[in-house]
Amino acid sequence: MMVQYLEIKENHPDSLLFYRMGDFYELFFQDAIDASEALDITLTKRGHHNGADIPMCGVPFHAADGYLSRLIRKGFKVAICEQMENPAEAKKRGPKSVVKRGVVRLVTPGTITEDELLDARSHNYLVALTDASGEYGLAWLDMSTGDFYTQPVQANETNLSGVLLAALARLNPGELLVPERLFLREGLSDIVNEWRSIVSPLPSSRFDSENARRRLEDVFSIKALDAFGEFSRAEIAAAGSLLDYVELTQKGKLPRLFSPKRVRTGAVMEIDAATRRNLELSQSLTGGRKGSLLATIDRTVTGAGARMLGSRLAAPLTDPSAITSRLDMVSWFVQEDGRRMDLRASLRQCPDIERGLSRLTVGRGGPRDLAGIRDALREAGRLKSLLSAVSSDQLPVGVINCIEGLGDHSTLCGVLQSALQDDLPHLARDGGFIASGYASELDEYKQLRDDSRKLIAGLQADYAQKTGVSTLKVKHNNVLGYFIEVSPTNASKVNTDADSEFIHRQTLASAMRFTTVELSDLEQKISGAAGKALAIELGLYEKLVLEVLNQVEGIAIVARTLAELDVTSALAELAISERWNRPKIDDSLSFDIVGGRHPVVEAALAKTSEGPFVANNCTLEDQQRLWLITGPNMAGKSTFLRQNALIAVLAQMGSFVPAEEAHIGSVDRLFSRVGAADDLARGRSTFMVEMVETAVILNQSTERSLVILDEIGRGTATYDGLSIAWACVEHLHEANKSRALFATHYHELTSLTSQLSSMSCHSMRVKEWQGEVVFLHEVTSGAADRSYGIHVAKLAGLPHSAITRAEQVLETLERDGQAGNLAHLAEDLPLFAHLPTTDSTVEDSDGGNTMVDHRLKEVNLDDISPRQALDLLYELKAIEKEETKLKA
Ligand SMILES: Nc1ncnc2c1ncn2[C@@H]1O[C@H](COP(=O)(O)OP(=O)(O)OP(=O)(O)O)[C@@H](O)[C@H]1O
Repeated sequence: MMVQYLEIKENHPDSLLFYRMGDFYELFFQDAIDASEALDITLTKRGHHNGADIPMCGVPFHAADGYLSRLIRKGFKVAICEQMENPAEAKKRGPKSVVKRGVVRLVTPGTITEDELLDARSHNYLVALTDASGEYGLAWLDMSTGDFYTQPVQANETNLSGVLLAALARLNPGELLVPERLFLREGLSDIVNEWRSIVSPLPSSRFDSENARRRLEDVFSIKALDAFGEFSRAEIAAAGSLLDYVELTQKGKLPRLFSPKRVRTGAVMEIDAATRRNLELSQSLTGGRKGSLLATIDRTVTGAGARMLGSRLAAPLTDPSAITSRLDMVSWFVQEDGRRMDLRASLRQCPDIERGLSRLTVGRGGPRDLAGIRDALREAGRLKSLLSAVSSDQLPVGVINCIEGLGDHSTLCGVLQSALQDDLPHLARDGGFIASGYASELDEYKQLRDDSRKLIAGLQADYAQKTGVSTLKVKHNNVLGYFIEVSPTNASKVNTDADSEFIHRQTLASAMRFTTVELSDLEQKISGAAGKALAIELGLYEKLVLEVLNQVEGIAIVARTLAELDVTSALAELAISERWNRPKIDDSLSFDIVGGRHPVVEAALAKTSEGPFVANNCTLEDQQRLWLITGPNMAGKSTFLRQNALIAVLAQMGSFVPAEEAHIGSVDRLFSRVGAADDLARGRSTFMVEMVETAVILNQSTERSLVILDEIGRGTATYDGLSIAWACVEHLHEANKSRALFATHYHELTSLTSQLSSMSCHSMRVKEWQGEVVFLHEVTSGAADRSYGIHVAKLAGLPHSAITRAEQVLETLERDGQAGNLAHLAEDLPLFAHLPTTDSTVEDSDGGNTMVDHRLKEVNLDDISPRQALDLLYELKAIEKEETKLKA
């Protein structure tokens, strides 16, 4: 057996080999060590190899999915090796023959189809990247849904890595295939590093574009690939490598795939990886979906709808007519309250058939997948009547297309409806899924089986009476089949003389077991009938699957149409519940937002008592293409910047937007430089990350782009930062000419308005009231006079002494001007000069001048709540600690 194992393992060196032995998958050698660690299961040993123990661990076959999903999530690939015959067949070849085994499938992160291993609400893309004739190309497919796309990569030496990283960030691959030769290419090291955990390097021969072309033509049964549009050699090579890899992992079985569609360069709004991350489009900065824009806007009711919404948000369109057509659909559903509600109620009944269909095509489906298709086709029929009831001249084109996409599958639906029972097993091999009345022969066998079971149940009473043992039971197990059981004390009452019908079978400490000829006859009848019934059921199952697969293209289009109806009606639902409005998108260079809001911050505020979100306008055109925004910390600058970027993304994905009005000239690329984080993994400091991101913007943004820049230059010395920020504003204004929002604390920049004709200054309003600063979160024209940074520091809980000191330093700086006197500042204001001397601080003899006393004197105990009193106590304790430190 070990010889067989080692032979198979040699062909799958990169995968853990799940070697089937009876009811277990067993792993040996290093595989066992790795898997036991990853799964936290016991590592044991079995036999010897070259004089050493062989490490071993195992997982039960029926629970393998759970273990598989954990291994895949941890980045392993698994080769599933099954027994290809039963032990009896092997024995026929000789007593020592080993059962034939073979790998039936490779489970890799990008090629899984099981619901248990996949996230229902997001796509799992297998992506290939390669080059040919000096150009790069990408292709990707979702094996579980059949989506298949390619994209040319238009980049030069300098921006290649950025362009590829942006595309990959959009796709968020489950697995990335690259030829070995690219793996080592210098310009691509960023990509390899970023996606290392999911990259599968493959021999370069698997990316041959001519072979790939033939494979594609073959698989899609077309004479020439041109039938699907124009593709570059690199795209063809990438697409072909995907087919090749899927066949390799599925051992020759290819799932149903849509024909490859090309995503034209410029067809989608380009959003680089940093911007995507910073704007928290699909993931929050902490990593999860919660708190992201996607989670906030998702009102879909099906998995397929959620996946389509995610894809649309990741890739907003640029073509105004395509966007308008999506918006027309949303508008229609906004108006049609009743139909929208009916539609969504119906969609809620629709199972995820995209994935079920894919499982059926690769032979991993089951009766529940057939039932899923039955239910979805039934709902599709209902939806079709619902939508067709409206005269077509009142319907937007998108909805008319959907009606067509829903097709007519009533015959197949009827067949599945009459064939399948209500309560279904997971696997066909368990039987029991064909409804009574569907196949008369099957019904007869089932009747026979059930009658015999009833007879057996009757026998128990019979035998109890004959033996006088009222506790006698007829039971069943897999080893003995049916048997009669009595307790040892009653055993003597069961007559086993030669002429008696009872035959002894087994003696246990707790029971004696017997059988009778009658009982074995009945058992044989039952198992014979059950076996025949199962064979018939399996035959019918195959037929039903074939019927489904004969219409696979049409059903796949139904699935996609249902997803589209879900996304569109969900966006309409969102627009109504959140009071969003339809944006106007065209080819102009406008960016005019009236009453814009940040959807995620607004949703978060709604859950607190911190008052409503304050809406703000933003007009980036003509004399004010670039807005310079100053204002205090915490006043809402970052929120304002982000909300405008999000409104552009939402509008171009075809959604209504959180604004009263929005007119946007289609944005080709969205750039942002917000937030700050070290990228220590790549050896970049915070400031370096900031500069790399800024460089991308100044090098690549155009007048069609939208740029948001938050506090450029804050990560370095004041004057360096100011100079960089200054130069960036000028460059954006003069060279890039992009529509831009630039938030800064360098109030000096406001003086640029006199030079830059298309720049205008704006600030966040605050009100000072009884010595406190109130943030109004309102954007108003004109520059801010102060930053109120110290006020925010106080809110954040900096010690009193530090706050007082900061106020003194600020006053001096403001009074004397920053430039000349910095060097003298330390001398003029010695460290902690404002504090009382050590002696008087702690041991004031006239009893009452310590800081604790000062603070206590300020407080009127009758004015504060118990909670405030507790806070005060903590504060006093902290002051006291600080004083003790000073004294020391
Ligand atoms: N328009 C608004 N309406 C209501 N609350 C808002 C609004 N904008 C921002 N806020 C609240 O103010 C907080 C601070 O906002 P934000 O981070 O945008 O300020 P900022 O000016 O960028 O601050 P800093 O300069 O310190 O980075 C937000 O977390 C939010 O709770």
